[in-house]
Amino acid sequence: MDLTLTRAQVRDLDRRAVEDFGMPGVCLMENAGRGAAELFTRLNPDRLPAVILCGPGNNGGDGFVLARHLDNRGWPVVVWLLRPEAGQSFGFARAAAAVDRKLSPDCAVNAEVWAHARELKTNVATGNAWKEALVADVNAAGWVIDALFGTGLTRPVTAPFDELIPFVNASGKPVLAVDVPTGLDCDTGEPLGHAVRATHTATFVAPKRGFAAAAAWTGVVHVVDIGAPRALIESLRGGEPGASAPGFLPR
Ligand SMILES: NC(=O)C1=CN([C@@H]2O[C@H](COP(=O)(O)OP(=O)(O)OC[C@H]3O[C@@H](n4cnc5c(N)ncnc54)[C@H](O)[C@@H]3O)[C@@H](O)[C@H]2O)[C@H](O)CC1
Ligand SMILES: [K+]
Repeated sequence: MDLTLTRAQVRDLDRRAVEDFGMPGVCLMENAGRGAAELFTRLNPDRLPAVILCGPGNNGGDGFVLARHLDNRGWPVVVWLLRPEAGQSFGFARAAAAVDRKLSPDCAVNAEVWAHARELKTNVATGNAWKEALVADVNAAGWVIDALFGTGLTRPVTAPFDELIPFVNASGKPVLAVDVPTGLDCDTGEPLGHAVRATHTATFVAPKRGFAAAAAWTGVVHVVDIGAPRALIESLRGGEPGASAPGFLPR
């Protein structure tokens, strides 16, 4: 049977990649974002402009890597960092002024690289002016890339995502979801609250357990290899290292 992954297995894979195999999370993130960028260049050969919406966790970090690789290849991108209006802080600070302590460490690394290289638009500023700017960017775009939340989401999104997601869904733009459409419970395939309706989903390592029941949210699912050691992935499957593993190879 082809491999599918639960939220717990993804967490385990992340942890063991670092602790047991010595592979830093930021390397997995680089492969994830680069792989998703390669997919996107095939989905959008006409180079229509894309708005990339990045959240504060590692899903957002993938979005910043993706943005960098698209930009390097000449694809036009506009990048937004959206942070919760209240609540969670990851307690980690980076040097760039545009990036603050409310980001996961690996997201902060890649947000900082992007902020040094190109414009980073955010909702950090007070007031609602950013909303108008974001709406204009999405309306002018050919695609939206959803890197807001992935497998880490376990509760309904709060502001500003509860407003942003219905807007993206109503925009009529094709959407590429990074790993998981934001707002979808990756284990059950049910929306946790508001959820992005994607046209395509670039999912990492293997489809998530809930995807079988969630085609209306995921659109076409593409599996992207993130370079995690084969022995590690095989151990999630419960098989022997070296056995064939069609579920995680890139298509
Ligand atoms: N092994 C892999 O497959 C890899 C996956 N990568 C990517 O990492 C995400 C998972 O990242 P994580 O940091 O665990 O979680 P999320 O980014 O999905 O969510 C962040 C975190 O934030 C909470 N939260 C903050 N604000 C809100 C809010 N307003 N409403 C609701 N929730 C909020 C949320 O609950 C989460 O805890 C995975 O999907 C992949 O994209 C790695 O990049 C590579 C390895
Ligand atoms: K996402």
